Amino acid sequence: MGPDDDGVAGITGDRLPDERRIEGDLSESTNPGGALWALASAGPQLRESAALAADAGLGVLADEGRPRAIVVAGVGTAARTGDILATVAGPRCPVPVLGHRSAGVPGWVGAADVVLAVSASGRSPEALAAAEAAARRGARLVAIGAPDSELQAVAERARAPYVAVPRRAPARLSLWALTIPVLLAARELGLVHVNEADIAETARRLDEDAERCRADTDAYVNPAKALAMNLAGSIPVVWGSSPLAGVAARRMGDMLAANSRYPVISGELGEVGRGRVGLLDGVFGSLAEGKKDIFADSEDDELTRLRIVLMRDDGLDGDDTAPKPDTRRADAVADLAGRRGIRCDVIPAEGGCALERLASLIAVPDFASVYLALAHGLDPMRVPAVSELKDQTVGGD
Ligand SMILES: O=P(O)(O)OC[C@H]1O[C@@H](O)[C@@H](O)[C@@H](O)[C@@H]1O
Repeated sequence: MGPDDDGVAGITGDRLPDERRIEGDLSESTNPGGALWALASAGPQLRESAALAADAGLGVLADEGRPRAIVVAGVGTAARTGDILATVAGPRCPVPVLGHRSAGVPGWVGAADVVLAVSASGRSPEALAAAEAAARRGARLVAIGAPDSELQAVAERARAPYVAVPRRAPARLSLWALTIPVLLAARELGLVHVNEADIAETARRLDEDAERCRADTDAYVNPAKALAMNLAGSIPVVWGSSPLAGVAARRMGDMLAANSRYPVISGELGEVGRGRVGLLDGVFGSLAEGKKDIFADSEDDELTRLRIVLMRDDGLDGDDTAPKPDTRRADAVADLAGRRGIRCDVIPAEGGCALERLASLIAVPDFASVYLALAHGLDPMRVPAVSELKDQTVGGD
């Protein structure tokens, strides 16, 4: 059951998933340790990053008071930190929080604004150009990325605070290390309520989830292995029932695409409920499921089917800072899927603050994306298409 080593463009792996590859001793799998180890360090990453941010002099941000807007500039995982900031700041945030995913900054950015330039490697052209543009326009700047990088040099030239986040793994496995400085910069500006207890509880939850998702536990007790095998061979459709759950859903899409190489549809239920829910009635939905009966021939078994993952956030009891999520929509979608024979995994948000609730939706799917890669004999740490694209555009990682 070794991975097919006759792959195209140096890619190895099997089209069909094999659960045995993620059972018990993983030593036969492709590079099992790296990605699982990086994910298991999410809690320590978060604590370390909070300590680094505390020493980075972010306090200067507060000197000039509340900004007109806050722009989070970066791409890929770095850009997700902006989505996280927007959802943790919530709908009552007094200033706009904008993610900016292309080079430079929007034309209106000026001295009244704050720019957070984020890049795990400290060398993405988008984040570098954003930091340079912010400094040129006199905006307050904070940069977050690898130590001794080009981004650090830009920040130093601009005399802007720099949070040097150690680079021990690919960007997508460093989400928490990149996110915490973004949140703490926004806290200095009075835009988010994230206190030390919230950070400690979130880190503790990430530790506990890492323990539940350990490589040496079997699928019946390991929620990530179980989720990976539920998704195996399907087209995952990941829908979040609130803005916060929508961020987690899109993160799951990132991880399934890069680690497991699965096409994913992801988004927030309030939006997708208006049109994309039609997928349930389509070729990969009820039309595929309708074929499934006891007399089904092997051709029907081969049909690719949707698999719904519902990230369910019913909101925090007693929280009057955000509208209560519409739980009826989540119930209705689960019911619609059930009536069409489309299987659905539900992941509930847990925890007492937005950050912890987000972590509770992200941790297990992150691990599942790695187990799904391993079940196909794919190396989740090595994504040739990503590195080749970088080679052909920015000259390497
Ligand atoms: O965070 P930096 O290093 O700027 O990378 C930004 C993004 O680049 C892409 O090419 C991928 O590698 C992503 O996983 C990554 O998040």
